[in-house]
Amino acid sequence: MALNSAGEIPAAAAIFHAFLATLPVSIILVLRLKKKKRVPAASELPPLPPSPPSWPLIGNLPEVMFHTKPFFRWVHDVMKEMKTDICLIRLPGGATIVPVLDPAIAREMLRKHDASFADRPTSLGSHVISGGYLTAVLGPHNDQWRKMRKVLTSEIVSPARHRWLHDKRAEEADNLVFYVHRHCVAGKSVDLRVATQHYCGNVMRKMLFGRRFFGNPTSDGGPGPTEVEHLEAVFTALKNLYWSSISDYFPGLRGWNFDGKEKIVKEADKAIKAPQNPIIDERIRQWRSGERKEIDDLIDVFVTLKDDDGKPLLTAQEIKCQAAEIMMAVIDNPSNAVEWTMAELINQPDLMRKATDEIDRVVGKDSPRLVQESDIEKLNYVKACIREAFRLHPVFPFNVPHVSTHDTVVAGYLIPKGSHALLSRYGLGRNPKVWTDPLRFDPERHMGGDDGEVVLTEHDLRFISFSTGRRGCVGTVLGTCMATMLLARLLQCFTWTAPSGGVDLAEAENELSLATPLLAFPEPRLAPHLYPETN
Ligand code: HEM
Repeated sequence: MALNSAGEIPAAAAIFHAFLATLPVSIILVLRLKKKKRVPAASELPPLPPSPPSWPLIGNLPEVMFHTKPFFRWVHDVMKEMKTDICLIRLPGGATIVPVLDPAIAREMLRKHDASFADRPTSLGSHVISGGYLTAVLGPHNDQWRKMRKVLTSEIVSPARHRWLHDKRAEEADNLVFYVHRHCVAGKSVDLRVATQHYCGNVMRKMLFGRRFFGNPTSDGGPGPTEVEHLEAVFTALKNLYWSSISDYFPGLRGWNFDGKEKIVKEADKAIKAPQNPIIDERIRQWRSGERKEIDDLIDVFVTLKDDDGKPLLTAQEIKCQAAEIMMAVIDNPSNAVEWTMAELINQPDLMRKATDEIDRVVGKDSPRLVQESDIEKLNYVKACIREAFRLHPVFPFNVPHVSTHDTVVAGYLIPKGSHALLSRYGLGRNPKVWTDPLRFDPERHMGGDDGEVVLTEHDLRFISFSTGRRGCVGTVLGTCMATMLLARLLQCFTWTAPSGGVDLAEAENELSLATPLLAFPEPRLAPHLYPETN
């Protein structure tokens, strides 16, 4: 059977032949066919992807929700047993999830059939955080998403805006060094999970709200209770975005908080927005009253955008939800990648030395300065380390889900309309058909491209960093910059040792972070005058 270029199943050719062959009844046929497209017989359709055995009506819900293993571990085990890189998991109400472990199949979905897979699922978590889908990451593929994505690309992460915000990021890079240096002075170990997550949170708060903290920092420049609560809420919201509540499988149950998840999600949403929203309300008031005249941060940018009639382009609710979503988009990936990279490098001092040698070479060993954003282009080994962390230790097992808007044929299989395509970050990055010795942390595998420059993007989807296509990440430059500066400053400014000689690289059972946060002792590597004295 011929398929059209979009991989959809055409009915028109078959209808035309039927019409010619049965001329005497053609008038009746025409009338019928006008009303109804011919539905191909089941035998004509490509097969569905292989599925694990499932239950009538509820599909694999028991395995997905109540298995002793977390969902992603169960899925990967099942696919290994079935020896397949694509499968179809059935859920109640005819819903289907299609996990993918093969880059070629992933590219078919997000490059060849990008338009067919541009939608997002609805869920309790995504609905609450996005204020009913007002935002760019979580919203379905519609005009509201187009509007918000355009605002982000043209006003928030554009190259000009990125340059404009440089000094705010640079201050935070200095604050990071100050914070770690305080630990050296006090002879204390650093919790690198706290350091990396709060660096990312501080950078984004500074760029959005013009301040790194909503409350008061600790005496060493670390996060105070308000910031700790803020970031905990960000991670709780991220972990509960999709398929966390029973109401994600039975939407009719939403509003009843049967399994307690609704309360968790709403509290996380409140804790993210509680310190943010009053600042946004106050800014709107200041701009309306004419009290504020200078654009100083990204909230000012959001508030002052105008539509074609000169009216505010964004409502207060749109700004509030988009600001919360940005906090969620920015912190998890770079902080997790750098914590894992530090753990791997502490265990492999040769690799650590290669990275610090590169930084010294690029900055100039005797030159009295800290590594800067302008050095990033040349820090190829440092970037290769981060790429390797994205490949081997992604922050979440799956990419943000994409929903198919048509029946589409991928890898010879029929992916039914409405399926949730789940590209496995875990499975792509560890696929032995793509990567030799996939469990070994080896930055070298990313070196030696055509022009020698290493980038963090991976459009071929051999692993997922920023993904690709029309729903791909808009923050590649900012994300690269934050992750590279974070790692480069930690490596340039300090020598690191683990408390018991080596780091236990065990993964958490329910997620992909290190099972326990990475603790390490820093010692200064540079001349004393290079360490900031205040923050
Ligand atoms: C190292 C840092 C980052 C990584 C690894 C990362 C990764 C990703 C990934 C994997 C997606 C999902 C793409 C898909 O659905 O196929 C995504 C989406 C997105 N990211 Fe990022 N991101 C990072 C930083 C940022 C930053 C700094 C921003 C800036 C505000 C941002 C904004 C977004 C947005 C708006 C989307 C959704 C795009 C859409 O659905 O149309 N991200 N990101």
